[in-house]
Amino acid sequence: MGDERLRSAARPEGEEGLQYHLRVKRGDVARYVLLPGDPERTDLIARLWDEARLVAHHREYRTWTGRYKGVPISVTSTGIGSPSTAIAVEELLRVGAETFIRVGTMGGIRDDLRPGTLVIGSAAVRMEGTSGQYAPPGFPAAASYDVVAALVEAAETLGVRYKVGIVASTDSFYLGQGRPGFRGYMTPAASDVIPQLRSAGALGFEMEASALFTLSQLYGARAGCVCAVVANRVSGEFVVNAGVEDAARVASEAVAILARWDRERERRGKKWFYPGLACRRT
Ligand SMILES: O=P(O)(O)O[C@H]1O[C@H](CO)[C@@H](O)[C@H]1O
Ligand SMILES: O=c1cc[nH]c(=O)[nH]1
Repeated sequence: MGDERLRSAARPEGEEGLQYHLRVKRGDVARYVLLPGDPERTDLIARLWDEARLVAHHREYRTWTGRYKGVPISVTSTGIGSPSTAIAVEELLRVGAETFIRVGTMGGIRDDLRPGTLVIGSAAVRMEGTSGQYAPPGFPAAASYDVVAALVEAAETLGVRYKVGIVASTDSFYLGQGRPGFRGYMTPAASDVIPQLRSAGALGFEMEASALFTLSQLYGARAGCVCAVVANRVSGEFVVNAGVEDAARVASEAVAILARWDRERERRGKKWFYPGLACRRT
């Protein structure tokens, strides 16, 4: 994109609709897009597919597009946090993405969430500021039920340990998730956040799902997330990358399952997925 003059400040796109941050244009990405936070994880994910090509890499946004089990699929890293995730979702939607699955890591706050377990998010607590710049306070950051179902089916098919439930998306990794800051700096709110969310039954913390779910609901896109529990805030364990490859496999498999359901739904002229649609082969 170099130092070119863009069409307008309100809609910063380059030639052929090249998106300002992601540097992708129509034709570069598939309808189904996986969204890890870590750019390096896009390479791990792309290696699981039948074919993949690196499409773009600018700032924290690294994008591969390929095919998995015959289904066109893409992966774009979002970077850490909801602000950069919202930019990724906005720009991916503009170039034809329709379904998003976050492939993340998270910190569990329940005794039974050992490192390596996967969490499939059904909804997210909006503890970040980005979604508040899009929707009113009570608006639900809810995953799409068919994406959740496809992730559960994928986890069962792959025989991995998983739980389904609510994740809490924070703006800060330290204080926001009840960790002491530099020199042990703490606040009453930070001391209270883990007990409060444990009482509410949330499964743990990460930093992007609620922005992804809020924007997807607003824009009529579909979204889900599968996060590898790398830390347990009750036991104090932290196992770097525990379950990340499982999460990547489950998300890729879920796209193949969802694509199959989508084809069957379209064949029958149905707008909404229902379990029976996936069973009978009439
Ligand atoms: O591993 P990723 O996908 O980045 O997800 C988690 O890891 C980061 C914090 O370590 C945050 O982005 C959090 O959401
Ligand atoms: O504890 C954790 C681990 C990964 N990501 C988070 O946001 N928190």
